[in-house]
Amino acid sequence: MASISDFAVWPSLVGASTLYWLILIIYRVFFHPLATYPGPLMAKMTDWYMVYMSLTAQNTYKRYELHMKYGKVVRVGANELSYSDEASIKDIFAQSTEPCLKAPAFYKGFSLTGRQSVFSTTDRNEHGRMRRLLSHGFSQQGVLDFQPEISQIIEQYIANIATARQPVELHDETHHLFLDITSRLSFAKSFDTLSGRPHQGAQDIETYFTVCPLFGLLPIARYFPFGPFKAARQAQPRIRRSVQGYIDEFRARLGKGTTEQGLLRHMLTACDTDTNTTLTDAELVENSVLFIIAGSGTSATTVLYLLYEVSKRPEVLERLTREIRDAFPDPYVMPAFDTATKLPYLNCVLQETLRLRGPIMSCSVRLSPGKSIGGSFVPYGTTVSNVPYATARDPEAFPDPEAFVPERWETATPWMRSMNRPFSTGNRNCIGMHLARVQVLLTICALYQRFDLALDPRVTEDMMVQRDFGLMTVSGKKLWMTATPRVNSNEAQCHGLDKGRGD
Ligand code: HEM
Repeated sequence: MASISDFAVWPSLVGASTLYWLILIIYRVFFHPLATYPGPLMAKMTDWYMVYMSLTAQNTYKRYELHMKYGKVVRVGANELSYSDEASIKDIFAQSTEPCLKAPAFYKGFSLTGRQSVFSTTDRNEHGRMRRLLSHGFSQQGVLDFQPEISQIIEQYIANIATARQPVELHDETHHLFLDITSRLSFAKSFDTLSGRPHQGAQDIETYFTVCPLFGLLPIARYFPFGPFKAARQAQPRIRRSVQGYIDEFRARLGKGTTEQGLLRHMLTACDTDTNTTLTDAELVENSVLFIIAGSGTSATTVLYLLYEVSKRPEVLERLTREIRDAFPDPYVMPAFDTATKLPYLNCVLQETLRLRGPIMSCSVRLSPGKSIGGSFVPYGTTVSNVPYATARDPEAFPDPEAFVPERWETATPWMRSMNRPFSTGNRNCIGMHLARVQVLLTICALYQRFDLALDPRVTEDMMVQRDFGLMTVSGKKLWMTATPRVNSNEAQCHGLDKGRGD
């Protein structure tokens, strides 16, 4: 039988915990070192405010809204500051003896093998070693070695579009293009999704990386026996096995003297002279899979938004098409990067697309080592970030910031360039930037060189809103366009350009 003291214990527990939370909230709101920074009351009281925004795909949009309301520095969590000014970009992201490092909790979940990739490692020395080992493959010259491989896959994409029923759906087709390119470069074996056949490896990678950040924040989620968690756990060993298989196969081909180019070749032959080390097999697996995640959706999203924004503006479409067709007049000859990269208007259009519709304009959070950020001392361990989505919409740097105006880049100032950071800044910026430029520019040039492109009326602005889960993708997952070939398919066949799947 329950005693009187049993009944007395619960009210005491509830009372004690209410008192604890009350004191904690009063401390956070009034006495915390960040108490004087402006921000919503809920965010000052609890980190769950921003967690809720992330889970409901509003993190980036909410931060932008808060910066417009409260100014350049906002307290967005009990122990977190968000910035949208220029000075803090340097303080948070630039090389420094007191760097703001990535927080380990979030990134641990990305690991497939127990080791980390260049993206997920939070250790400064380890990151430096991996960047050095990867740098040659990702250099401008290294990437140009892969141009023939990239062009060949773009030819298949173009042929698919030329032979597809019109209007053609470009969202999936463009994702397939970049999945095939990055798998070809990272694994020395294309997923060949442009053939129309689903690929188990591609599906497994998507399944795992959709939920893995949660595994870092909440390690027990790895063992949840249901839904996406179970699917991710099952996908993990399959990814490891298949990628190790690609590595072993390519190593054998290298031994026989293959001349095949790609990132895997560079990774297998790279040696870091500072540490006298090479990449281990686990590191090869981690990095080559990471390149699929980092390189395919980002490039596809960029191409899709460029096509969309340009199609809505006849004068931009006309000027861009003319520039590309003047540079590449023979529709039977695949555009070359050395010419594409010098086309001034194309570069403006790409810059403006990345400013307004960049795929990673969400923020990457860091930890303050206890130093001055944006002109004020920020205590050790405070989470800090600078929101690219907000700096790229600063109305002083970019008048009429929501308007798509490629011409603004014709007179770009250093300030505009530092406020627009689609590839981030500092030593953790995008290592794949040159590769992204090569594959995106070649695709855009090939599309406008070969087709007259027009937006299908069923594509709405709502479908093109960016879905904000870190990677900011096309929410409607469809982009229909009418692509009218400038050469008919019989002629193309004669010139060997019509090697696609067809419909
Ligand atoms: C238009 C295309 C792309 C955009 C806009 C983009 C943007 C970015 C951004 C903003 C970051 C920093 C992320 C952070 O701080 O958390 C990043 C990092 C990274 N990106 Fe890209 N990226 C693109 C294409 C690529 C490609 C094609 C690859 C390789 C195949 C790649 C590989 C990486 C890697 C490995 C990192 C981590 C670098 C490090 O931490 O040292 N990216 N990218």
